[in-house]
Amino acid sequence: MSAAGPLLRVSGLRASYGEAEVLHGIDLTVDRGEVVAVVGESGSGKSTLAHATVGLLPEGGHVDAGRIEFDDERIDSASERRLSRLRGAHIGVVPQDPTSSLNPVRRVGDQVGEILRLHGRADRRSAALRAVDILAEAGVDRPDERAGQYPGELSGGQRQRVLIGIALACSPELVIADEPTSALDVTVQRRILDLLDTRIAETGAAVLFITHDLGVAAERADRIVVMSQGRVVESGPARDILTSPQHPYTVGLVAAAPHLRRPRTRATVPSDGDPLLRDGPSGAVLAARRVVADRGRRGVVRRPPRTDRVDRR
Ligand SMILES: Nc1ncnc2c1ncn2[C@@H]1O[C@H](COP(=O)(O)OP(=O)(O)OP(=O)(O)O)[C@@H](O)[C@H]1O
Repeated sequence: MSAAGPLLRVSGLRASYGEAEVLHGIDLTVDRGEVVAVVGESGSGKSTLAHATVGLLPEGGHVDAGRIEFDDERIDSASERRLSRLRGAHIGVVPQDPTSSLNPVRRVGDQVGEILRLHGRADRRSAALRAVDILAEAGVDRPDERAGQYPGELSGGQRQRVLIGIALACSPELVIADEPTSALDVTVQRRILDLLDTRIAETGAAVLFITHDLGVAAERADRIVVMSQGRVVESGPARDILTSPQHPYTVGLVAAAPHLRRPRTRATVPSDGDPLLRDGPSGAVLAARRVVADRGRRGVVRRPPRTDRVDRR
């Protein structure tokens, strides 16, 4: 795989369900190591964008025009075989609903191990052992025991941890997370988002993060893409979107979240911290991000600068 250009480039994407067009020409990029949040109201087309990007539109959904390139490979015209190789190995998908996304009649450990075997990362015996490690990395409690259980024996939060483990099992370059906590209790949501942040920082993966919550986007993303009615109306660094929104729709979104308008400052600020991020993820998450940034400086994991200002419309 090559290293030129953005990791993901979506250009002029149009998609429909039946006759009804719901994406009217989307342009979007995600750089290597970058966290991009797509924000917008319900029905604006965020999930359709996420699903279309990886060839997972539900029945009746189809891409009508545009290009999708992943790591300089055109994937909108790729075969299903090629797409399923990419998904899992190079693009990890964290779905919205942890209940319907796991097979209820297969043990959790087998489902985690399967992805490793499917992508040639482990044989049957080592897959079982590695599955327990993956569950532990995803913060699943008592991972040894959980591996032998069925999804129905786990709480929603634990199931979502399993799915994050599966999405990241093969160290994908890109993770697509479609409202990964929307089906969970609010008390669990933050812990799951922190876990996702930490694992992503540890692996250096880029993320396309779908959320209707501007607060979540502000805390977690380097860049925010604002969608309304099937169009991108504005995009740019998270800080710029919050402090100087340009499009009336974004102005409305920011106004509806007044606590985001004036980032607080704290005495105990990490020297390279971003005030919006400082008030968001836990210290552990920020520490993990800094480790990745340091590794990047040493050339182990590259993380792009977070100061770009693009596509403001
Ligand atoms: N399977 C489907 N069949 C037909 N129409 C659909 C289907 N899924 C979504 N739509 C329609 O496509 C439009 C965009 O929906 P989409 O789910 O992509 O938006 P969204 O921004 O992700 O919303 P939400 O936050 O509620 O999930 C909506 O008008 C929706 O009703």
